Amino acid sequence: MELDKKLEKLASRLRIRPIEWLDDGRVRWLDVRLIPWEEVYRETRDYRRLAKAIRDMEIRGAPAIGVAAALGLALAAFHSKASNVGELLKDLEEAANVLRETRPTAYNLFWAIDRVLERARRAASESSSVDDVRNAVIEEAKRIMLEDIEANIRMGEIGAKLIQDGDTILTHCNTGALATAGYGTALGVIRAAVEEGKRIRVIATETRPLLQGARLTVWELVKEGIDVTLITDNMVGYVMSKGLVDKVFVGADRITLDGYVANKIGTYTIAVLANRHGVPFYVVAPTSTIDPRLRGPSIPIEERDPDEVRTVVGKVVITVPEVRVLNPAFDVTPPELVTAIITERGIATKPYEKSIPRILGLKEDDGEKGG
Ligand SMILES: CSC[C@H]1O[C@H](OP(=O)(O)O)[C@H](O)[C@@H]1O
Repeated sequence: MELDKKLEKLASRLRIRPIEWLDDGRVRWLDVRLIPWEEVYRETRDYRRLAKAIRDMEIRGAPAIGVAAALGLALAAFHSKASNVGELLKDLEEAANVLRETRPTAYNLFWAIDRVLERARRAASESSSVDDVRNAVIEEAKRIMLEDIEANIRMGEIGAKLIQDGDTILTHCNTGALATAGYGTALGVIRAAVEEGKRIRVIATETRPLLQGARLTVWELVKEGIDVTLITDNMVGYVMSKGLVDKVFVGADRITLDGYVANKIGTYTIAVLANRHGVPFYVVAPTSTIDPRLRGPSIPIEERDPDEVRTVVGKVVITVPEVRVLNPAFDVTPPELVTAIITERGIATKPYEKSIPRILGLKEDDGEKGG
């Protein structure tokens, strides 16, 4: 099958497949909560278990959770006992509602669910066969996975041109193979620059509270022999004041039509410091991260379990239970602090309210007024 052959060919370029569809109706994923201590793969036939994996961040990273949501709908279709197309569509809507409830910020999740449901409805309008609709859903979910890998590789090619030989790049959180269907967004740009022979150094922030930088980015870069220095999140100002950072490359969870960028908590701080020190600040994200209905800073920000802040790698550090804790998983960087946004369809630059709709192929007044 064409799609499977393309997936196989692309997968050969990846050092790791963090999530996979198995043709007997299973999804297999790497539980990244256990990296770097263990590499444990899990699998399920039940979309509810996959929803739990997204909510508990066994699978995390905006593109990865979009792919996981699509594969969750593929599981619902594969295992549905529907006797007609109407029942199958109902089963898919029920699964979509469960998957939508997992995490509120990454737009990729909602984009992927809407795209698979749209394909199911189109298939249902063309055929009354349950198997035809079932197969269309599975194929669309696999295509979303394939396209994510292709987009990562394309963003790498485009973004690597912004990196000079000898640069030191600061990056935040994890935006590599462990945050996507494989290869990475910001880390994909770094990979591509290294593959082109550029000698670069990376400064990775640890990224509290869940340490995606220390645990995942360092693990990925060390595996590939890419020079990486780990710093704590509160050292960003220091390294920039010492002139140790040439450029910043980060990922995104949701980008609005006018260039507001939701990303891992701490990104806004890095953007302000980069602006203060004249360091270019680049965002790398596939167009599946762009919310075409939203303008302005009012992006839904996930508030996670306070225990993630009260503990460090499971060790309680706040023993007084009545201490209040804030745990926003993301913050929003305004467009004026973003040097450029690298997507698989090209680079968006200011004014974003013009360049982003152009990248999406929209007319400039297509988006709904955001908050
Ligand atoms: C290419 S990953 C994009 C984005 O997702 C991560 O969030 P989380 O680890 O909470 O899923 C982080 O914000 C990355 O920059």
